[in-house]
Amino acid sequence: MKEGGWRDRLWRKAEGWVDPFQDTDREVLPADAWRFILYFARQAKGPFIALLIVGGLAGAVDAALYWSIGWLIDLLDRADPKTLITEHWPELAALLALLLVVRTVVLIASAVVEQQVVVPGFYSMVRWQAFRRVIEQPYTFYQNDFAGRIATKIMQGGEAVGDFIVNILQTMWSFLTFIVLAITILATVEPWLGVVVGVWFIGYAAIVRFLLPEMRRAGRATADERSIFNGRLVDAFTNIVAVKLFDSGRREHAYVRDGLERFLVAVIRLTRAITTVRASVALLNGLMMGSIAAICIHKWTGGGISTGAIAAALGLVFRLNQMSGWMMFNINGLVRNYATVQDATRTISVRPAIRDAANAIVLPRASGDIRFENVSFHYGKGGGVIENLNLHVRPGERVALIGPSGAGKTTIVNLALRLFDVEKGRILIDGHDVRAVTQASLRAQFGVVSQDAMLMHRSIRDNIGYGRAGATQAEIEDAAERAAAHEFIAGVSDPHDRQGYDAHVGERGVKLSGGQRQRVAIARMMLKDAPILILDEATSALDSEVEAAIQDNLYRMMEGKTVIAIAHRLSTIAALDRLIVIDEGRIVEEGTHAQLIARDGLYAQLWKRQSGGFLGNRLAAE
Ligand SMILES: Nc1ncnc2c1ncn2[C@@H]1O[C@H](COP(=O)(O)OP(=O)(O)OP(=O)(O)O)[C@@H](O)[C@H]1O
Repeated sequence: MKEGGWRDRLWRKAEGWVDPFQDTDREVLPADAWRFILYFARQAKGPFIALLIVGGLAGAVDAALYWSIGWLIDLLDRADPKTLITEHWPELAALLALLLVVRTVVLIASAVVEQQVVVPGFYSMVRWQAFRRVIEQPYTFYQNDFAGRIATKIMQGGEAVGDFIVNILQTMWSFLTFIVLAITILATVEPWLGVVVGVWFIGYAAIVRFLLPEMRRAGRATADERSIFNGRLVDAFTNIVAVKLFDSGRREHAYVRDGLERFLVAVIRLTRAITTVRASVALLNGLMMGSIAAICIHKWTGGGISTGAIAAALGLVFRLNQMSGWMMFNINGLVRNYATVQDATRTISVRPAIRDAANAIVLPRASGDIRFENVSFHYGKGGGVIENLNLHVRPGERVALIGPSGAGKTTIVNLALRLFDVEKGRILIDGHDVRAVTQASLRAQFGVVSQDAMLMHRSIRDNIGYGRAGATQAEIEDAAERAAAHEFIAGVSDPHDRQGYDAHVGERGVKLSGGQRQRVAIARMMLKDAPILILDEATSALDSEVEAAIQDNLYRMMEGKTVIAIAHRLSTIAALDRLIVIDEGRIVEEGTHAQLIARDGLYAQLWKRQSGGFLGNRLAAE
């Protein structure tokens, strides 16, 4: 198709009806599923009103077609073939127009609104608005959930809202219109026919009311078991090395088999429920069609009904029979979509526990003064982790946090970054409470290399460039060189034959070695050039030679900056201005390396236990 041609313009017109990237300034999306659906429906009123009109028309056209079959048969029965056209051409032309024009236009309009407007634009609009809220959620939100599950909620949520509305406005609405018209037409032909369809409708509603819920419940149980089973498969495949190394007895088979057996029980319950519903609908429809046929024939023998009316009546009920089968699954789909939306809102429509204060200021580039005042934090538990911590790191000071595993070192820096909010006390950066400044401007002050290198499954260039928006290739390469990464990057390639800086690093950087990951993370931090540096085991995976190569650049980079370094390998931090020894969330010792050695406390013990690297030996000798 020619770009810019009339057909292309028509497609674009429909596809542009809903802007996928429109948004409102509502901070938290509605938590109630109905309100959530209505909230989005209101943002696309035009297409949904069109769908409502088209849906009603579709049902009416359907009923009119069956009615016209009856009319046509009666006409042909009565008319003289020689004069049929001349005498009845207006009615015949109208029938032709109904078949050719009205029906076609209605069906095309319905397809266009559903496929060209709702599926691309509307689904995406819901997903986009959901994503923009969810990404604002604090770190804890992500720690308490699975990344894949959150992503699924956003994907499914968008689809379920769209499908729910389309289902009601188009399918259900046209079905209802058809039934009402069918009952009206049949009742005018013969009241008993209307009564039979009326009774059938009550029976159908009873199946929906009494048998469908079990199908729903069984469907939900199946979905739960399916995701448990799926989770077991994913767990095994994600940890394939552990499985290969430890599972010589094929315990994994038993674990997966158990999941599959539970899934099977749920599936059988669901399929029984489905078969029961199908059987009931089949029986009900059989009774209805049989009764209609019997009444028609009975009336015909008495001369009370024309052949055409019988054809119309049978046509209508056969169509009803056909519709009602899949309508049952449609109703089920409707309930399922509603439940999916409900489920998605539990993830999407949550007020973030950490938000910018209404009057939050934008922190300008900090001098790097960090002050913890009586800070306590226990990850929401009764006690432990950080207890009444007081700590002042001056601008340009380079401090190290040292202490046993689990002492709370990472927690301390995460609190300064406001990844968590303190439970008591406060943390000040350049005199500003971290809760009084915007999160973005707060975190802009920090260059962080954390224990987990946090690489994304993108190119190495993108990963380093993540440090500063708009960084040039030369700046990226310079940062990589300073992080002693440039050389190894040149040799990296990925399965799609992308080389060097273009190579993708695998999920969370799995295709790089631990030390390579760290160097990319250090390059990213160097590029960011923030006034406060956090180095949490930043060089723990590097061999001494590479570490020494980077160390000089790191020290150069630290000049004029505030640094908080965490390392178990004491040789890497012994030369810093102040060493702070943390144990059970409290400061137990602080001072320079020499002071702490002289003090002969916890630090001196730790130091003695470690052989000491080149830096440590040099310092110890001083
Ligand atoms: N998200 C969390 N929820 C609950 N408890 C946590 C969480 N993260 C850490 N903890 C607990 O807080 C304590 C301090 O952890 P933290 O990671 O700060 O220690 P650390 O001194 O950095 O340890 P390491 O040297 O091993 O990295 C530990 O007991 C840990 O189990």
